[in-house]
Amino acid sequence: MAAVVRLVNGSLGVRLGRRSFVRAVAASAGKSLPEKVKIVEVGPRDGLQNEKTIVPAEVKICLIDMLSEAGLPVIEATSFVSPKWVPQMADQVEVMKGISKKPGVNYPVLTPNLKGFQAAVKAGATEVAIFGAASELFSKKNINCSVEESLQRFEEVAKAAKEQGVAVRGYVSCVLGCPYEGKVAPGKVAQVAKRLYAMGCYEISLGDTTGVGTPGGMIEMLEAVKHEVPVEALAVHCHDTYGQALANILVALQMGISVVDSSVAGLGGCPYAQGASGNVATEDVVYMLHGLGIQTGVDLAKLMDAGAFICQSLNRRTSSKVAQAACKL
Ligand SMILES: CC(C)(COP(=O)([O-])OP(=O)([O-])OC[C@H]1O[C@@H](n2cnc3c(N)ncnc32)[C@H](O)[C@@H]1OP(=O)([O-])[O-])[C@@H](O)C(=O)NCCC(=O)NCCSC(=O)C[C@@](C)(O)CC(=O)[O-]
Repeated sequence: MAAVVRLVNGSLGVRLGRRSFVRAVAASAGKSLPEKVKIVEVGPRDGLQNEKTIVPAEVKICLIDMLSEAGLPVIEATSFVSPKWVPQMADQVEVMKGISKKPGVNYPVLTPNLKGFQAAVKAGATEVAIFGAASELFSKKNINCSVEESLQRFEEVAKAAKEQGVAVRGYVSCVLGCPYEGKVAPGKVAQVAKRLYAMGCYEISLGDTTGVGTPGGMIEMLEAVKHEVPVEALAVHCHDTYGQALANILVALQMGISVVDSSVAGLGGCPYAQGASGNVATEDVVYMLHGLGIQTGVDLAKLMDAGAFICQSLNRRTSSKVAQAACKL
């Protein structure tokens, strides 16, 4: 039903529906928002890699299947990293073989080197993620090599992936700060992102690994990265340690980003970033996006069931504010 409405700049507009109305008002204030956002669910990997007790493979498989049923288009399933470094991901082959792959859903996995890539492909992966950092010390702690050495390893993975028709996503960690080095220069983030894009990553996810970033820092960093990589190929990956994640995501959307990583129930953290809390909760991101009239394809009720399932399995409270509020209603 169309209706004439007054926009915040005083002009009149035609309302075609609530979704377009909300986005039109935002645009009239100079803050355009995307019509659709792709959510990359990282809970089964980023979330569970940091658990103290080993989560059984069947629980991970059930979680991933519930997430695909909830409409998530991309679910990062596991990592092909050293089991000595991250024991929680040692069941990666069992997980990959156990999930019911839903047509149209991507199930990327983390691969730090060729060894991980080959094992991932053998287990049926059709998309991998290589993960670099904008901080030397974090790179050393996380993958035991310098940033430059990591990029050389990633070149090998990207080349093999191209030959075998496997899609590659890239990560840059510590884009808004490092637990070991503190402030990270936006220019350094832009240079690492540029290298990952040049080697063939179709998308670069910019990780605020410890959740220290603020919207001001996000704007400054994205301005620098957008000069080197097209905004359509960028994603944001926000942890919520300082409660800034939704605000950071909102400014990123206003700057043209339309891919957001998040973790069901706000699970997670990086084992090599002490003190960092989980990713922003997928439930909270979906609630905010739907409130802005932005489509995600995600069924919030089913997503909350998946969150309740994993929290019950881990015997912990959800970190999602939306799920907490819904339980009280
Ligand atoms: C990268 C390595 C392997 C280097 O580790 P290394 O010790 O330097 O590797 P190496 O080449 O010397 O090999 C040592 C051993 O590991 C084995 N190995 C070597 N490669 C593999 C592999 N792919 N899979 C399985 N095993 C492997 C290799 O075979 C050997 O076995 P051994 O002879 O001792 O029995 C190690 O540092 C590692 O596995 N690190 C894992 C780091 C990790 O998973 N971190 C968490 C994910 S990153 C993250 O959470 C951030 C992100 C992405 O979410 C974004 C954000 O929030 O910022």
